[in-house]
Amino acid sequence: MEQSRTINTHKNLHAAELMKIALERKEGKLASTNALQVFTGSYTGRSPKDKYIVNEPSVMEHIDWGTVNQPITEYQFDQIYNKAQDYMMDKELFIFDGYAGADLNYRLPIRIVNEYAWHNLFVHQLFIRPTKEELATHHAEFTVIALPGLKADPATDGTRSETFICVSFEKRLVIIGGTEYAGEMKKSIFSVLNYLLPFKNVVPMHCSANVGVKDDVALFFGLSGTGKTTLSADPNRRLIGDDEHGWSDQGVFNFEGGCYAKCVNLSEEKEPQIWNAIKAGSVLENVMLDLETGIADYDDISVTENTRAAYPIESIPNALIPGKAGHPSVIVFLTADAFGVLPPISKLTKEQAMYHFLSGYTSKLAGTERGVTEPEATFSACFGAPFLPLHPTVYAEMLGKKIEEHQVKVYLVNTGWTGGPYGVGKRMSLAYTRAMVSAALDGSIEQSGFTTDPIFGLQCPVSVNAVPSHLLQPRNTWQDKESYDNAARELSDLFDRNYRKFAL
Ligand SMILES: Nc1ncnc2c1ncn2[C@@H]1O[C@H](COP(=O)(O)OP(=O)(O)O)[C@@H](O)[C@H]1O
Ligand SMILES: C=C(OP(=O)(O)O)C(=O)O
Ligand SMILES: [Mn+2]
Repeated sequence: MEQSRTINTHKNLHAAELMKIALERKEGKLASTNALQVFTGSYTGRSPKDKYIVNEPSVMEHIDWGTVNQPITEYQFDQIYNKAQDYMMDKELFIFDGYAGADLNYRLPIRIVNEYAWHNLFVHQLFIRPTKEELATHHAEFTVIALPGLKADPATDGTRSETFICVSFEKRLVIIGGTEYAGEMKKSIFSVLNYLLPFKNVVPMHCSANVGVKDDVALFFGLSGTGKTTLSADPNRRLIGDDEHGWSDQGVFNFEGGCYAKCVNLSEEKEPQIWNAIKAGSVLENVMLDLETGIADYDDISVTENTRAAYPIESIPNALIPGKAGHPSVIVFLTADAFGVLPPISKLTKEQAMYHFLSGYTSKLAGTERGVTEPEATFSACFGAPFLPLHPTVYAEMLGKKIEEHQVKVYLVNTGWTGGPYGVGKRMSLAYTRAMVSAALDGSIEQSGFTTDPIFGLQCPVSVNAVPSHLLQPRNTWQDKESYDNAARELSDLFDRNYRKFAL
């Protein structure tokens, strides 16, 4: 393909060069921090319904086919691949070669081919950048081709819409078209690793990770917006990674070389590490800037609530590089409960940990219509169902064994609502959540007495340093106790109903 092309292909440019080209091509604008501001058009988030896996003989029996993993035929994939090759013929392309996986034993050499310079800057910052020596011998084992301008034709390509994220494990290729949302590229490699690594006895996990001064490793699982990125950026601990990790017999390792933080309401005071990480070379997705000063207005969510900043992990002070550490001693499951009924922190037994891992509960907020206060419960197995090609129980069993083997303590932390449901109560203060997480990580929480929540059976601490005790039991924070009981029972029923699909 490359021989027949006459157009320039840029390989492995530095961040500064990519910034310059993106600006020249008017793909984005420079913010006051020298970050690159870009807009992604109509797709401001991932498009899980447009994801396909090729139904190839070698993967067929392993994949958990269903709504998450939708099959396409080899013929359909080849047709899209041919279209992609034609489309690329007269395009200037940008190539990044690097790795996914900080552990040399398990890392996947990857190549990302981009139509946009800013996408290439994004992947350069998000994946693991090779050294000069590594680049010289780099040989990609998986390739992602991201062509936002290439649209599928549902009538002939068999896709649901113009947008597609197609993975072929046999061709070791992902083709993305019809979307500009950069998160799609990082999450497609995550899905690939979620398929490949269990065969190598590594548990792939949708979690952030950090490590304390005593080499104590903590993992934070949670769906989008529950606080993985925010809570793992902790000045007292070294960041391993903010989103995707593997757990092998040697310990945990980051899949990525950068972070992808939500920017909504970002403030220097509450999240100083993330605030300061946004500088030259960072990509600001769908963040509004003041027209004259170029200063980012993180409170402006006129484009989307899912505004994002991408930056290399080096931009977080004291990050652990390479992102590889020992076995975790504490695991935190994060949930943003908009019912406002789950305790802000509780201790889980081994059985409860498995139950909550498979349940993967969080809430989506009820639309954007005014006056709508009904939260919507979302259950996403392993806190990451959209990224799991295998059946959730495969991951759960692997994790369960590791939790047992390493005697890991597991806590459930509700970073969501308190004092009532969404619309009535308010979101738990970040400072209190941080204090509760700290108490779990330093073990001081175990000094407290615990009471058992009558509806969820969770063990709630009676006191946590620097947190008002009445907040620790959500029923105390609701004015109307009957409403609390009803809401808690409703959520508990939803949990039970969802879990039935895992009951043998
Ligand atoms: N108590 C809290 N705990 C964690 N995050 C909170 C809390 N209150 C508000 N937030 C906000 O919620 C968002 C969490 O997003 P993020 O950390 O990016 O989630 P994830 O990485 O899991 O997708 C951030 O914008 C953060 O400022
Ligand atoms: C990038 C994403 O991950 P998260 O929201 O978990 O940070 C995403 O879901 O698109
Ligand atoms: Mn995140």
